[in-house]
Amino acid sequence: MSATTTTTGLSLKNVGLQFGDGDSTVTALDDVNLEVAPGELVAIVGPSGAGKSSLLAVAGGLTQPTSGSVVLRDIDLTATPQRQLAEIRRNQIGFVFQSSNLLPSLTALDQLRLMSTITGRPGRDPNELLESVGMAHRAGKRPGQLSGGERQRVGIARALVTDPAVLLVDEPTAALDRARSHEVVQLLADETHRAGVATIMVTHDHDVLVHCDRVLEMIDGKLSPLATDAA
Ligand SMILES: Nc1ncnc2c1ncn2[C@@H]1O[C@H](COP(=O)(O)OP(=O)(O)OP(=O)(O)O)[C@@H](O)[C@H]1O
Repeated sequence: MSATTTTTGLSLKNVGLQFGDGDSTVTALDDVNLEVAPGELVAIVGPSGAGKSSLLAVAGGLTQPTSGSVVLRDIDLTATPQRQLAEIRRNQIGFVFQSSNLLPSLTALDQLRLMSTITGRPGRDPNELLESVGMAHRAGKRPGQLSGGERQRVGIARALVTDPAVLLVDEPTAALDRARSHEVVQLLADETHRAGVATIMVTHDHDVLVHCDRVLEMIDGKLSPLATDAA
C-alpha cells in the first residue's frame, strides 16, 4: 500500500442525497464533508429523520449519492460499477447493526468462519478475534445462548473478520442496558484503534459518546461538530 492510501480511511466530499423530484424533493444529505482516519471512531448523533441512516448507506456504497464523492482508501465508490461495489462492500466494509443479525443456527465461531468463507479473504483469524472481543470462552455458543451484549460482541467480531478498511455501525446499543452499552462501545473504540479501521457509529445514546474520538451532529442533512462537548 502506498503512503497516499494510508492517511484517509473514508472521505465524503460535498455529498448530497435527494429523494423524489419537483415539489416533493427531500434532501437527506446536504453538502456533507467528512474524513475519517484509519483507527478513528467518529460518532454521529442527531434527531430522527436528520439523515444519519442515509449517511451510513452512502458511506457503505449501498446508496449512490446525488452529488459529491465517497472515497474509501483510494477507491471512489461513486465511480465504481455495481458488481465491483458489491465486492468492495464484502471485503472492505464491515457493518454492525442494532440487533446483531447473527444466524440463529451457527455458533459464535462459525458466524466468523462463514464470513471468511463467503469473502474468500484471509482477513483475521476467527479464534484470535473472538479472544480479542472477550468471547473466546463462548465460541461454541449459538446466538440464543448469548446475552444481548455478547451477541453484539460477536457481531463486531464478524464485521472485523475480513479486516475491512471501514466499519459502519448503526445504533449498536439500542437493545442494551447502560452498563452493556458502555462495554460494547468501549470495545468498538478499542478494536477501531487496534485494527486501524475507520469507524462511523450512528447513535441516539449520548452516554456512550465519551468513548468516541470525535462526535458530529446531523441536522436536516447537514453535518457539524456537536455544539456541546458531550465527549
Ligand atoms: N428511500 C427514501 N425515499 C424517500 N425519502 C427517504 C428515503 N430514505 C430516507 N428518506 C428521507 O430522508 C430523510 C433522512 O432519513 P434518514 O433515515 O437518513 O434519517 P435518520 O437520521 O437516520 O432517522 P432515524 O434516526 O429516525 O433513523 C428523511 O426525511 C427521510 O424521510
